[in-house]
Amino acid sequence: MTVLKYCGNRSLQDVQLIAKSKADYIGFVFAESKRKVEPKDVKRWLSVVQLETKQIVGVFVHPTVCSVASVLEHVPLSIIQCHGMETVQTVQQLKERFQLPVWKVIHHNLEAWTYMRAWKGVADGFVIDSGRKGAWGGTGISFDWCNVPQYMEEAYKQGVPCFIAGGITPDNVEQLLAYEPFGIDISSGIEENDRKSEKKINKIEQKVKSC
Ligand SMILES: O=C(O)c1ccccc1N[C@@H]1O[C@H](COP(=O)(O)O)[C@@H](O)[C@H]1O
Repeated sequence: MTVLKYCGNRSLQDVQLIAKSKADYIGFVFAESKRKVEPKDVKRWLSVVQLETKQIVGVFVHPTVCSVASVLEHVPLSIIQCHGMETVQTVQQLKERFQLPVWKVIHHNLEAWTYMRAWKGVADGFVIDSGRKGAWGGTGISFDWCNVPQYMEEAYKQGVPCFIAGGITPDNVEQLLAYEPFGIDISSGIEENDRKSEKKINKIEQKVKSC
């Protein structure tokens, strides 16, 4: 069954909704974005919400050891997601320092799946997102999903999970599911007026969790 990550949560209400959803992962953005959150706020929300088995993903763009450490002081991340142009060396440093899995985001282009090979043995997972000039993620833009099987195959060879992100909505998720992604990662597609929407989440889950 396809694994689900809901990202870009930015209020207690968002966190409460995701807690009762079927998501496997809950994501918080600690990079410049309208969805950027403060670690202290996340700590406060998590102190009153039970996430049960959901794992917490911290999204960073070009993180340093210091920037990740300042988040970990407050938030018990399970996974670090690197959504920028991080080097293999930086990711290795983060893994050594924090002993946490690191997922590397690859922005889709026709050669991107070959670039995944450079991360073999380093990335503990991949997120393939569509790139857009001026924004690292959360763009609401999808890429041509006929490329999904190539990404899945390379991640499978490396023995790591691979999520598809970018512009996934309740209306198009079925088209993506036809390409059998391991996981999907959604931020803007489950929002209405800048808040996570229960209606949209339910629609997504009717389709994703029935496959
Ligand atoms: O969600 C954001 O605002 C964001 C900002 C900076 C880096 C990553 C961000 N989120 C990631 O973007 C994709 C999903 O985007 P969308 O569904 O198209 O809105 C996902 O990987 C999020 O983790």
